[in-house]
Parts: sequence; C-alpha cells; structure tokens
Amino acid sequence: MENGAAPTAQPVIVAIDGPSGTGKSSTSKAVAAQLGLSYLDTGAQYRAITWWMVTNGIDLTDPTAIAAVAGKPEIVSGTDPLAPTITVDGYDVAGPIRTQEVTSKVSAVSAVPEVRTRITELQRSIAAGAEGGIVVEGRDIGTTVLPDADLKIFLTASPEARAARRSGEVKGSDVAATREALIQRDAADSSRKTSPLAKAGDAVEVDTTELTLAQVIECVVTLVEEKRAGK
Ligand SMILES: Nc1ncnc2c1ncn2[C@@H]1O[C@H](COP(=O)(O)OP(=O)(O)O)[C@@H](O)[C@H]1O
Ligand SMILES: Nc1ccn([C@@H]2O[C@H](COP(=O)(O)OP(=O)(O)O)[C@@H](O)[C@H]2O)c(=O)n1
Repeated sequence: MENGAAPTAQPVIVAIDGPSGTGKSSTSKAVAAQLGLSYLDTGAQYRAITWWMVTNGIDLTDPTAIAAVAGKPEIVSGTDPLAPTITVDGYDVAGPIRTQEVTSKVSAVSAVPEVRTRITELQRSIAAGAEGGIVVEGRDIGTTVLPDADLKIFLTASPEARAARRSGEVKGSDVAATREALIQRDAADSSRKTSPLAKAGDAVEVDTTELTLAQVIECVVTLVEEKRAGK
C-alpha cells in the first residue's frame, strides 16, 4: 500500500431476503448504518406502487389492469439507513404504505410481471449508483435482482415468533389473526410465477427465532466483514 495509507473498503453489495417479520428491515438498516452503507427497502417500493393503485381506483383483482398502469407512478427511495424515505409522484407515502389495506393487497400487485420488471430495474439502478455499497432487503434480491451480490442472507423465523413481533408493533392487534395474514402473504409471495420469495442457493440462512435483534445484526456484520477480508 503506497504512503502506508489504510486500505479503502471496497463497495459491498449485501442482499437480505426472507418472509415478513424475520427482521429484514431492522437488521438491514442497522448493518448499513454500522458499516457506512446505503440501504434499500424494496418492500416499501411494492407497497408504494400498491398505494398508488388503491388511491387511483385500479381494479386489483385484474392483473391486466395493474399491468397497464405499472409504469405510471414515479417512485423515489431515499437510501440513508438512518432516515430512509419513499415518495410517489413527489408525495411522502412512508405512513400510508403501512396501512392494513395496502398490506392485504400488495401481494396481488407484486405478482404482476410488468410491476416486477419496472421495480426490479429501479432497484438495480439504485444499487449500481450506491458508490460506497448497499444493503438491499426484500424477497427476490439474491435470486433475481442482484444475483451477483457479494453476500446473500436469508432470514427465517417460526410463524409464531414472526406474528408476535409484528403484532407487537400494532397496539391491540390479535396475534392469531396476524399469524394467519402473514402465512397467507408468504404463501402468495412464494407461489407466484415471477421471482417468488426464495432462498438463493448461495445464501447464508439465519434462523432468528431464538436470537435477539442485536445478535442477528452482529451475525450479519461479522459475515460482511469476513467477506470484505476475503475469507
Ligand atoms: N430477532 C428479533 N427478536 C425480536 N424482535 C425482533 C427481531 N428482529 C426483528 N424484531 C422486531 O420484529 C418486528 C419486525 O421486524 P422487521 O425488521 O420489520 O421484519 P421484516 O422486515 O422481515 O418484516 C420489528 O418490531 C422488530 O423490532
Ligand atoms: N423484493 C420484494 C420485496 C417485497 N415484495 C412484496 O412486497 C410485500 C411487502 O414487503 P415488505 O418487505 O414491506 O413486507 P413486511 O415483511 O415488512 O411485512 C411482500 O409481501 C411482497 O408481496 C416483493 O414481492 N419483492
């Protein structure tokens, strides 16, 4: 190394996939913040396009109607892990995309190939533009969006743990109903034809059922550091 300068860390691309409530968002944000990487929540993008379709009265039982307008909304994601943002046509939708209505409809929209093509292009261009590296979380990042990612993680947890975590976020919510809704959404996301929720062959699987969030974060940070060190 010339001048004895410290080696600059190579930009690293980390893909974190898994079903709902496994800790993807919390882990990805913390890992990105700790390692100085950008962060992209791809679920928020599918939620944003779904919010736009609901708001514009699109018939979400009709894949042809969804496909016909898939290119219309302009979705912009801010990738600072300490303050991620999401807008649709300039409107801040961070709150509206988390409603029960959007959550119950997002799988129907995300299954439409034209929607996936559009959002996948957006995701690839954001990842390519993240000069210092990025953590991208979703369902098909390791398999389809970024198959050449430097590190792929697939998070899992029991349906009971996932439902308890999710209902812990919403005051007065029913764990059994949350569990059923999660299982249904996983089934829809895993069985769709175009880039379903799946573990990439070269992903490291981490079962988070018995782990604290801090333990999961530490595990992923260690895996990234080992990758960077060429181990
Ligand atoms: N290992 C864990 N143990 C306990 N709670 C967790 C764990 N990982 C995440 N959580 C909590 O579970 C909820 C869902 O986590 P989140 O990161 O949003 O999951 P996902 O993005 O996979 O849906 C959040 O309230 C989060 O704080
Ligand atoms: N890469 C991705 C990310 C999300 N999605 C879709 O977007 C939905 C919402 O994703 P999310 O990550 O916000 O869901 P939660 O795990 O936060 O509940 C999923 O149920 C999928 O239908 C997808 O199809 N592909």
